[in-house]
Amino acid sequence: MSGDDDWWTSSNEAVLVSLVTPTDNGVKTLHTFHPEYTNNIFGEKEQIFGYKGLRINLQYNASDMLPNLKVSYKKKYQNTADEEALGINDVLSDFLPEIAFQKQSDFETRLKSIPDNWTPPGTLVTSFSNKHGDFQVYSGKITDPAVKQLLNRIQILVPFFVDAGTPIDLEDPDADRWTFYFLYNKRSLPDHPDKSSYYFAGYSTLYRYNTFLPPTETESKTPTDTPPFSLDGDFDLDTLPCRTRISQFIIIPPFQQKGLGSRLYSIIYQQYLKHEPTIQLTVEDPNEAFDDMRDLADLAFLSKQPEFQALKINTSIAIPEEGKAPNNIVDQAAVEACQKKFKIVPRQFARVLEMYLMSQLPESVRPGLGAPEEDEDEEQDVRSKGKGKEKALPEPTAEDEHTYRLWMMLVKMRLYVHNRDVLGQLELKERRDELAKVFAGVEFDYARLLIKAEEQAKMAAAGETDQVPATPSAANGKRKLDEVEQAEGAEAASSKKARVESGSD
Ligand SMILES: CC(=O)SCCNC(=O)CCNC(=O)[C@H](O)C(C)(C)COP(=O)(O)OP(=O)(O)OC[C@H]1O[C@@H](n2cnc3c(N)ncnc32)[C@H](O)[C@@H]1OP(=O)(O)O
Repeated sequence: MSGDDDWWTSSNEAVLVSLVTPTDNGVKTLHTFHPEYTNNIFGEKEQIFGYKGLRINLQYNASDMLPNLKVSYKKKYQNTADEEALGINDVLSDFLPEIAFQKQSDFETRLKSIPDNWTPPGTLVTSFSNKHGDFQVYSGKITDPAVKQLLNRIQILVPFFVDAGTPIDLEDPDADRWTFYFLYNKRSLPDHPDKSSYYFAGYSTLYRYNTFLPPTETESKTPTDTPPFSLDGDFDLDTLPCRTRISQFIIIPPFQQKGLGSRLYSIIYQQYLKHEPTIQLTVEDPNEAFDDMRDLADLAFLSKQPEFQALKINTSIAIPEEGKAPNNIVDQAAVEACQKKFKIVPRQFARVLEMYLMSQLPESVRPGLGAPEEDEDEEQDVRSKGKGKEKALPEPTAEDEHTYRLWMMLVKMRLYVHNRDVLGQLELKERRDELAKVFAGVEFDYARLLIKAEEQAKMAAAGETDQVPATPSAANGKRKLDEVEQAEGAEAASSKKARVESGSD
């Protein structure tokens, strides 16, 4: 390694992605942004050796995402026997199609030849509008050459925006198991209102896993429900029961924070709710931003469904002094039927149900955003839930406290099962303390999410989005989320969730 640090450049800063559109005399830049990660491309330290004043400008034609790479620098390191300046084009050629390396003038000529009636590849799934404009979602498979071409152009966005994300091998013989959804912003051309241009805004990739379903008693009586299986090669694998997994999901920065991720997720979810072979929609390694988006979208959808609304805490259950907690706090058969119907994986379904049931708790005991107590346990005074609230709350009745304790037991039982391997190794007292901490973190997180749900409902009511989330009562404590983050550190809220419930589904 050279001792001269001046020859090192942060790859995250050097790379600049530009979305451009053709003009009469070249191209006009619409948006620019830096990648969040470049470690999968330039190495763990995200540093490039050998240049001063390095700029790696990856231009994309905003509609068909034709890429063009422009690398410039003020000075390049004189290679020695020990050290060489990084070959940037070489490195990026593993992530970009060959066409990205053409001359700028050829790129501009090519853009001029794109017909003005160009439309995105794939099949139009749906259109929607919000205060940020008009949008369309298209879907397609790798067998469509236009879809494959688009993917080849944009796959570098995966290592750029998904931590440890790697592009899909489009040449894999199983690549037809992937389905792709593309989100486009549709804008009328100022001089030709009858014509539109399309701007790429994001995409998601989904993989189909076939899954074996043992026939239930009823199903085995109706063999026509099961697709006929033959070994003669005519069998259509697409008709077999499957789990469909959202693998990659990206909204590019100029389109983030506009409700579009939530909307795209909801559209995809609705597609698979209707897709008969899919028995479950799962998610591969979601990050916290995706988790929040999904929790809120699932909550908004499920809390409008009568079967889901019918799931209630059975307040007639007595809480035993000792021994096992009751396992019928919510009707388990109804929970399973609902979870199956809505094709949501059990853990995610349970989380959303717990969140919903929390929003339905009597106001006097509904948790707020007070910092979780270290030594919270089942015996705590539930009125302390009111800390951090602006308004005085009614005194909880014995019934209110009983309902809260049942809800807490429901959550704790799931958390215990989820964390059994770790908790099972602890002494009883330690185990109870640890479970109480985990529970407090989850409760806090639900309170945070319910406040966000309420904020989204307000946005919907104010016409800021055309999506109308259901409005389960928000958690008590109307402190704004940003105040909480300032008070407790931005990571406080989210780290709790990470500690509790890792794993993907
Ligand atoms: C399975 C996986 O791939 S995991 C990896 C997920 N992908 C990434 O992390 C890549 C980089 N990031 C992204 O692509 C995006 O930021 C995503 C997918 C995480 C989120 O997409 P976005 O379009 O920004 O989400 P959306 O706008 O719906 O919600 C984000 C925020 O905007 C707010 N928002 C703003 N306007 C609106 C609106 N009109 N309607 C609803 N929410 C809105 C939401 O409340 C939310 O608030 P928060 O930041 O306080 O939680």
